[in-house]
Amino acid sequence: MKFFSRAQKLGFILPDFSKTAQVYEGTNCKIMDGKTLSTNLISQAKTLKDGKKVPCLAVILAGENPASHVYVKNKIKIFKEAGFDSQSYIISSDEISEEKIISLILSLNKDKNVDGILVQLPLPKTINTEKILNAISPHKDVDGFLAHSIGTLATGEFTNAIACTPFGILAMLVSYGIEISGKNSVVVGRSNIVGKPMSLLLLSSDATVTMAHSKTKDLKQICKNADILIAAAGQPELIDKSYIKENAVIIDVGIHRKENGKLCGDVHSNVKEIAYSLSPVPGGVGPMTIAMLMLNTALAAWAKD
Ligand SMILES: Nc1nc2c(c(=O)[nH]1)N[C@@H](CN(C=O)c1ccc(C(=O)N[C@@H](CCC(=O)O)C(=O)O)cc1)CN2
Repeated sequence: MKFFSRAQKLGFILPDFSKTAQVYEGTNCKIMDGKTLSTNLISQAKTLKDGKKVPCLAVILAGENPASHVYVKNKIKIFKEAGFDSQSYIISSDEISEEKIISLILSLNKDKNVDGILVQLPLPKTINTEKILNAISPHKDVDGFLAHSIGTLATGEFTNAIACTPFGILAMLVSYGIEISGKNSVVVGRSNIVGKPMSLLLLSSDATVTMAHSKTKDLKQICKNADILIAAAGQPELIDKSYIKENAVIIDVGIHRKENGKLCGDVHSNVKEIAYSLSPVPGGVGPMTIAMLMLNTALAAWAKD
């Protein structure tokens, strides 16, 4: 578990949920419950922080994207629950400029009380995201999106933050006792936030990794070969049971609001009929993303190696 060793040194442990997993009603498909695992990690943080510096996250939210406002509010709430500090910098659309965001980041880089800096994505289209992200000091990159952080993930050094969603997915696979080594894994989606770091993490866990994307030919056939399928395509319910192999492990990363107001992912609920396990939406990857942000902020504050 190289990917978790820095956290382990601080005293975090990944609980073993392999024997206690519930199944979806009327099926044999195990529920990979990200909500419960994230709550467990948050309460570990609460205990581990005793006698240490209170970790502090600075969040920059630029623009009016309603979902981003909800996610930032949730992050601040969870940090409060863990007894961590946070500061938020909300910039409205009419005040946004690259210069303004970069100058804020440069002052936060120098602020000794701030351990982690996060720029909520997506940024408005007028802003160069890479330019903004790469202004963050690598020591304060708690999202793991910097070119430097991705580079250390690619070389298998694990010295910097690992992108929160892939980090949370790997933690969930390990906690639920899913063997990764030697398994065929397929990652659908090649974003910098999920697809690319996810494939690097699976590779360093000795999986055989295939990356599929919008130009991939015969996606169904490729997905059918997956023992572990990570669906981060951004298309509601794209992956139904005709795309998966019997007893496959399915991780749904998508999040979409249906016309009836309900949330759904990239995976259709009928996969439960044949899958070994499924991480649901909501209650799977989403809560794990915030738990791993908290863990990365604890690492930035406490593991100065
Ligand atoms: N700077 C970042 N920006 C973005 C990230 C990120 O990791 N860092 N990821 C996503 C959004 N995101 C966190 O920022 C995020 C998305 C969803 C959830 C979540 O808990 N979802 C719930 C459902 C919530 C709802 O009711 O709408 C769930 O899946 O159960 C957490 C975090 C893009 N931007």
